[in-house]
Amino acid sequence: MPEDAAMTTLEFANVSFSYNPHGFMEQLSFAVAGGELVGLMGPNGAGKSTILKLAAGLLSPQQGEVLVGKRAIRSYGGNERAQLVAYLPQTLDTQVPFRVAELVGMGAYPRSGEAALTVGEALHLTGLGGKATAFLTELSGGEQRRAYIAMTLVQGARVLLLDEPLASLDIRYQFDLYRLLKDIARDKGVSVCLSLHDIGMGALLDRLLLLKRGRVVAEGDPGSVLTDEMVRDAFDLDDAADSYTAAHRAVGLALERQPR
Ligand SMILES: Nc1ncnc2c1ncn2[C@@H]1O[C@H](COP(=O)(O)OP(=O)(O)OP(=O)(O)O)[C@@H](O)[C@H]1O
Repeated sequence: MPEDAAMTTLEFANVSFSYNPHGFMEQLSFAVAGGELVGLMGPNGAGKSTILKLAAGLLSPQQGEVLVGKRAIRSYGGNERAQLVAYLPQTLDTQVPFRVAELVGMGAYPRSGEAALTVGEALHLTGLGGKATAFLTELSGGEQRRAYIAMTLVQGARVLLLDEPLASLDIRYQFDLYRLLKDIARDKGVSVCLSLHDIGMGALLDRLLLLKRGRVVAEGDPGSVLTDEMVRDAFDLDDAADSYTAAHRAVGLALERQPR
């Protein structure tokens, strides 16, 4: 674990947040330690992106505090915050007039010390080595997402917040990304918090928060969260969906057992 392990802890302390007077998120508390891969799951509109935006300091809680390294995320200056926290939004700007390597290199702007990854390494790890000089607009949707993931990795932040990073990636790159994030968490002690819909991938993570209408309805290791009953309840499904849930869970577990 690196010396600055404390800087990698993301903590929500009794966070309440609402977009309007009707209330949404009440007294949410959880933490992501350095080295951990924590997934946010739940139906559309459950609050996954909202949590990630609060964690990134893009939204401010009405009550409670979001802490990184034991300090309120809002108390850090812009550059300092960018060195601590990297955020990949769900919707990406894919119409920017940059070549892939230029975009990925922009991730390094806020960095002070040595990089977690160089641009070349990040391109290689995301399978974009051959696309470095292509324009972003010339890439497929999955490749564009991988380019943004590479940019996020180059930032070298202590906390990675990734909003549906697996969306539009084919199964090979989904699994590659999972292994890459796992390695970064383990080797560099980075905290990773990501939202996702894939039950198979969720089954691979260290811990899950299952959300529904702004509330955490289950939290813990994937085996205890992704039960037929929990999934049915969170997504308002009937038991006809159990075999679908079980099949996806099994895919995740089978992937985990694959030799590297
Ligand atoms: N800027 C906004 N203003 C008002 N309401 C918003 C805003 N952004 C999100 N919401 C509402 O907050 C709730 C949570 O949205 P959020 O984007 O966090 O959900 P999510 O779990 O990430 O969903 P999805 O799986 O569809 O990405 C939804 O009901 C949404 O309509």
